[in-house]
Amino acid sequence: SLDWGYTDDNGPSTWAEKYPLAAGARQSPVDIDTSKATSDNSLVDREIDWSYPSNCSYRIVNTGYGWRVDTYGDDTALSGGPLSEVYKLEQFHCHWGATNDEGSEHTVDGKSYAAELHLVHWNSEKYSSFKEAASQPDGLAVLGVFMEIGNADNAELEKIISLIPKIIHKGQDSQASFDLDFGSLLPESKHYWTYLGSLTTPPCNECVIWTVFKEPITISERQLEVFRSLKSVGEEDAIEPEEGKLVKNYRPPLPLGNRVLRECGP
Ligand SMILES: NS(=O)(=O)c1ccc(C(=O)O)c(S(=O)(=O)NCCc2ccccc2)c1
Ligand SMILES: [Zn+2]
Repeated sequence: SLDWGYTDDNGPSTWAEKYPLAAGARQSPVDIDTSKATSDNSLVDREIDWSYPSNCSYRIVNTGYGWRVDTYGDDTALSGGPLSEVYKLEQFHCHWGATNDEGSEHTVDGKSYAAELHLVHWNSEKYSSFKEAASQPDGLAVLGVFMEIGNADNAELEKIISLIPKIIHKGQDSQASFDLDFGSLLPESKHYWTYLGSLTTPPCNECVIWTVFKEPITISERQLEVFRSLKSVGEEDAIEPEEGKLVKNYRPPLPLGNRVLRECGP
């Protein structure tokens, strides 16, 4: 079985036993209390800027706690906003809940969204590897995009979702080269909140500069159901068909404490 996960016996409230960083003062996610957000002039003229390839080869893998697309981010770049260096895209993944009224990791004035997309980047200007960057306070930059239920399928996400039936069990992966328009996985508005936080999964390193967009993108109920069909156990684990389904994989918010929450955008 997994040494950590999202069930009652291995979920977020138990993580600190094996992963002491999870009990730190710079943890993620947090509730975004919009009344605490300061609109900081140092951000206003530094728009978040990204460039992602339109066609690239990807690997989607079932990590046991969700799906993850590894991007081999050679010609990717994220800069501006709260970032002082250029970061490269390493991977992206998603968090969701068992029902549509929960699932995001960050919340806004206590409101949860149905899911949250994370694009994980690392500071390749300052550090020589993702692993090294993940041990530094400014090592990673994660973009968080809220997802709400809409009537239509999300066409870009559909390219990923169509591969999920091939990775139902933990450890399975699928190589695919598809042209993914990352731009459409991000909202139109660049309005965002930013704060210093951590990985939201063990080992919960406090190495992330978080940027959470205010405007959600949409995903259909059917597409979200496909996420929930993933299993947290391997093919060899003989369990009942309904058992081991990854119906939720989000960490609830941790206290912001005395961290600054900055807001930027129109
Ligand atoms: N929600 S989050 O953005 O914080 C996040 C979630 C999952 C993962 C992951 O390991 O797949 C990651 S990761 O790709 O950054 N890996 C973190 C664990 C790790 C640290 C150092 C080296 C390898 C893996 C991040
Ligand atoms: Zn995540």
